[in-house]
Amino acid sequence: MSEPRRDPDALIARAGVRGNPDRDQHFLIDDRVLDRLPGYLESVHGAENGPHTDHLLEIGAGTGALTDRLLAAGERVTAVERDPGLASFLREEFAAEIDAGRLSVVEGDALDADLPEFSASVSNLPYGVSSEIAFRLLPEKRPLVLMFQREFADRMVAEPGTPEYGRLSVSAQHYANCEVVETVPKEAFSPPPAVESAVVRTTAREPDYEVGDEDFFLRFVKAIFTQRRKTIRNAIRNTAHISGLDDPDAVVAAADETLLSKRAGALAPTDFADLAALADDVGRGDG
Ligand SMILES: C[S@@+](CC[C@H](N)C(=O)[O-])C[C@H]1O[C@@H](n2cnc3c(N)ncnc32)[C@H](O)[C@@H]1O
Repeated sequence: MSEPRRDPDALIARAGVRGNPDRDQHFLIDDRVLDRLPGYLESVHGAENGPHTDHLLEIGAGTGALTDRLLAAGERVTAVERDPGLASFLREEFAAEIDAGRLSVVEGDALDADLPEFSASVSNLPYGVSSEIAFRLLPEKRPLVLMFQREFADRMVAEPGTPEYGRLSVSAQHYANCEVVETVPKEAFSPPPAVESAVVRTTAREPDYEVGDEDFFLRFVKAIFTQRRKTIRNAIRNTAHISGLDDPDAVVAAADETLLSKRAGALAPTDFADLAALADDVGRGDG
């Protein structure tokens, strides 16, 4: 039997805060959701790889309700929090865990703070910067369990041919397999956000293709999706100024005809990777 964890409402009361939506502060108060979150790390990783709980990273620790669950699930936790008042509360509330070397509180902006090497991240993200944070974490190729706005989560996991599928889906799925493991109602938070939320679990992909220059790949995907109603042939030609291609015609001449006649929404992430690698090869100058 695991020990009862800190009560989320009591943490909010002890911190003496209300949660400021203008600062992306929506604290999770539903114990069942809080208790489930670390568990999502376990089910995807067999004994061989372990549940990756040696060093858990939490972005946006707030009053520490999730931090508390991560400390129960993992060996060590690093909690990043931008709000100085909350960071100082976390240092007081978790003084024993900090003294024991099990918790580090990093006070700062997760977008530019130095992040430690971590074995996995479980975070209820600040929604205003969730995309930037996700794309800071995804290239680290560690398992992630991240709470997003539902609409963002749906786009992240979307499959080709669906209305939600787009640049976000291709870029995220380039790094990892992404799945929604739970949707979370507004009432699970205090104060409640305007929209529903969803938890996405990502599992780093074994690279089964080469993309060459990764920055170019991401720029190419962005460029093609600005013309999602055009065929790939036309989109490649029309967006060279965004993708940075010097010779889009050479790419069109060398690419597979079936891909060229499709539209962006129908291409799988691996198709984008193949096209970007080809474009990198034949469509860019020597620089
Ligand atoms: C949605 S709340 C989650 C709080 C807590 N983890 C929970 O589940 O109750 C997001 C937290 O991220 C913090 N935050 C907002 N922007 C941040 C940033 N750029 N870097 C780090 N923390 C940030 C907010 O102060 C807030 O505490």
